[in-house]
Amino acid sequence: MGKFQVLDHPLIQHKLTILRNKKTGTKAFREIANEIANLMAYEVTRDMPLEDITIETPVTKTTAKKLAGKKVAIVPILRAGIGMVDGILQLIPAAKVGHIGMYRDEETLVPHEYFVKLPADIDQRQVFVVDPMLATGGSAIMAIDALKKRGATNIKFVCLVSAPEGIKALREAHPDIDVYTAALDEGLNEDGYIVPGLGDAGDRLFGTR
Ligand SMILES: O=P(O)(O)OC[C@H]1O[C@H](OP(=O)(O)OP(=O)(O)O)[C@H](O)[C@@H]1O
Ligand SMILES: O=c1cc[nH]c(=O)[nH]1
Ligand SMILES: [Mg+2]
Repeated sequence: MGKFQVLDHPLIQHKLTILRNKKTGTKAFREIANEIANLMAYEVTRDMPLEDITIETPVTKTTAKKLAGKKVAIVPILRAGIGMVDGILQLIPAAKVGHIGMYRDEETLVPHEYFVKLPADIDQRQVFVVDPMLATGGSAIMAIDALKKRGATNIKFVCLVSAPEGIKALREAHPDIDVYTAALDEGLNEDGYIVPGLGDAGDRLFGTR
């Protein structure tokens, strides 16, 4: 079974409160979503492999650690996932970025895939799937299905706010992947929104409502 971790560092909790506040406008929402993603990236990359290299400091020759060059792909679920990409790229600037387009039918809550464009060697990369919201889990499950169908084997899912229903569904559908969230909320309302949540992440990021 993959890991499940709530990354509730005080800085993350503080910034998430700003995102949740309905008075926070588009500019601040965008900046802070990326700041939280940046802080989460620090933790979700904790098990990246290292190797020894020999270097010379100004004082002596020594053995030191270097990232083992494992290739990374960041895969946002469109649209809202885009709001986390830059924050992660700040820490892993050489990562490739794939995109999976997914929208949730507002009546049925069933996700629909409309776009998939991934790095050609996705099967050899450590993949971080990012989406601010995990509600019913349908979108994340379908995005990970799409990745596995194309050969990805090493996948972690990273979100800002999740509902228990979505966590359960995702872990049942894909027990092999690690799941990281900044907050585990109470549940879903009758419209499928996370409670207390932060509203529609895509609309708040892009100012479309
Ligand atoms: O867990 P689920 O029940 O599937 O819901 C979560 C999905 O809903 C939102 O996307 P949305 O469909 O609103 O698309 P958008 O990002 O284009 O706004 C969100 O960004 C997730 O992708
Ligand atoms: O609360 C929710 C649920 C799904 N998608 C969102 O953007 N917000
Ligand atoms: Mg949306």
